[in-house]
Amino acid sequence: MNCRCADIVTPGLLGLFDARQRVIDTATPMNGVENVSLEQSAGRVLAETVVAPLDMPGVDNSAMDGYALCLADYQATPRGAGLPILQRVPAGAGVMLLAEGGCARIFTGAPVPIGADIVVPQERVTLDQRGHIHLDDSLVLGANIRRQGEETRMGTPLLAAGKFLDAASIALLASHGINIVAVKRRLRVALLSTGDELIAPGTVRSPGQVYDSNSAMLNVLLAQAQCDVVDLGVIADSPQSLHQAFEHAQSVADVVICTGGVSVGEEDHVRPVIEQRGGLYFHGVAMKPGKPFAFGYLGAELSTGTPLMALPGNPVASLVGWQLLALPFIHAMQGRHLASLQCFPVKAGFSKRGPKGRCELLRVVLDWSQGSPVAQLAGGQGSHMLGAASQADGYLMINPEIEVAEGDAYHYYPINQFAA
Ligand SMILES: Nc1nc2c(c(=O)[nH]1)N[C@H]1C(S)=C(S)[C@@H](COP(=O)(O)OP(=O)(O)OC[C@H]3O[C@@H](n4cnc5c(N)ncnc54)[C@H](O)[C@@H]3O)O[C@H]1N2
Ligand code: MOO
Repeated sequence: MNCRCADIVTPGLLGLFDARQRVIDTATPMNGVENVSLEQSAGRVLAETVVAPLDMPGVDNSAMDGYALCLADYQATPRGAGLPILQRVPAGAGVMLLAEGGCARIFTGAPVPIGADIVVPQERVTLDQRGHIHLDDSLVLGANIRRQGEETRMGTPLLAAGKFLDAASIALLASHGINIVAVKRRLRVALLSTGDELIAPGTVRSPGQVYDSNSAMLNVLLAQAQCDVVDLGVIADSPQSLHQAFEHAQSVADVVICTGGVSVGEEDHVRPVIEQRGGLYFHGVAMKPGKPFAFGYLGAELSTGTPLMALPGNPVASLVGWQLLALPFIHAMQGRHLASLQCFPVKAGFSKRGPKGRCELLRVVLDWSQGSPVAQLAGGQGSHMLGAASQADGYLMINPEIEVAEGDAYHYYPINQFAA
């Protein structure tokens, strides 16, 4: 399914998918490689392609608990005589030769004796009083033997550079005996919240003050994205404070992320200060929430500058801007393979007036009680309302100027795709 919503042309705003592509195209994967132990590699990005040091499986081995034999030997036995069990091969045993005129008791994972060409599961074997095995007729040569190298041949690529190391990839490396991997160094991200109204959670609030939730949220999101965070705290709404903060941020980090003050009011100084200290690639995206997203750089030149992403202050706008625009940029800087956006059609369980001039990402929960999913609003949809964002399973993407009609299907984006 094509997950793009219409990249409508709204004066002054970039289409969401156009903006997403631009941030990805602008990212320069950072240099710097470190060797880490397998235990420390979770969540890191492979710096180099890993080539298989071994055949996998390493030897022909049994997929079942049963009996290994040469089928022709069995078929050559006089009717009713069966085959004697002359060997026992547990997992961990060395590779042996199949004893002539007999079969081997074998267990899952154990090397198949040379000369055996089938493993018959024990459920399909009968033993006579002499301890000889008897088989039924439906035998397929090669059955239940996992062949050496059938999954991977030594010297072929195992995991490509850019692979995000999750549990299965780490297990794959471990299965090849690898315990040290070359990974990209961690990205350092400076984080700052702007706003005179902001105070830290845990302190007493006066009327008009707002607890800084964006910082709490982005610290978590950046940690999940395996970034080292330099948290520069809350910066006052003044050009001087922003100049100082950006200068500091630029000197300590690979990327700068700030929230708030990026809209158009005279208290919103982020955009002009970015322009004075570097430049802007774009400002304003046709998405709701998240419209005043700005992307630029700090420094004299575009090529050597420090990228900066300014997320809107409204908490849900910040979250959505992170998920759809900042995260793919971070992944691209980390040299990580970029996953395409995942979406599928889901029916709306509600009607709602559509957005004007922007794609809207409604925070929804999926109701599976009727067998197929139906999206219901997760709560209030204001971009200041974190409650619905905290409950939502995903976003229902509504194209501009569309009236959402109950029972019609829309693109649904599961939120868990933005987890790391
Ligand atoms: N005349 C216009 N006004 C606004 C427009 C517009 O196009 N024209 N856009 C609106 C949209 S859409 C958004 S989103 C907001 C974003 O504005 P800013 O990025 O400048 O954010 P602030 O004004 O600083 O704050 C907005 C809102 O969010 C609260 N906030 C800010 N930082 C935090 C934080 N770290 N933690 C929690 N809450 C935060 C702040 O107190 C405000 O309530 O602009 C609209 N205005
Ligand atoms: O983009 Mo804003 O987030 O609609 O309030």
